[in-house]
Amino acid sequence: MKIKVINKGHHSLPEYQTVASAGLDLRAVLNESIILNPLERKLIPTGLFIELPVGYEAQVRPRSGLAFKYGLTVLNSPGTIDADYRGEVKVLLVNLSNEPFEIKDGERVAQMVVAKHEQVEWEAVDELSDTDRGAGGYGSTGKK
Ligand SMILES: O=c1ccn([C@H]2C[C@H](O)[C@@H](COP(=O)(O)OP(=O)(O)OP(=O)(O)O)O2)c(=O)[nH]1
Ligand SMILES: [Mg+2]
Repeated sequence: MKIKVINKGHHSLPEYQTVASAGLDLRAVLNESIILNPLERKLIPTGLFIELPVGYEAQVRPRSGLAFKYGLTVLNSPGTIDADYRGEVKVLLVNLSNEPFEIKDGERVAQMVVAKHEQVEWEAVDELSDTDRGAGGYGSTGKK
């Protein structure tokens, strides 16, 4: 898969941290640290530009450790990187804790999962097929 990296001095290609990891960790590429105050959101540059094959997407997801320890998450999770996007991959972080959080250059702020996806063609109809569930949702099957 093609990838262009700017600010190469900062870090290498995104990596899987273990042999069977689904996510590639994304690092912040910053000239100076960013402070995220409580409830503040900021777009964090990664220095990465990717060229996904048609039929693939990349999902930008939070890291659970940052979410659990610091309330830091990806606001639009999962962020969607389209196969025809040629801009920089950015991470929309939000701080849901009561404390300011400092993001330093090179820190792993999120992870990216590359996945195959379908594109559908619609067939417009007046009636859909019957199912047991029907229109039930939002807890219709009960709690336990
Ligand atoms: O977390 C994200 C989400 C999106 N993008 C880039 C890649 C994606 O292909 C493009 C558009 O994203 P999306 O479709 O989610 O945003 P939109 O608000 O619908 O913008 P657009 O009108 O450009 O599609 O922005 C990122 O870099 N990071
Ligand atoms: Mg869009």
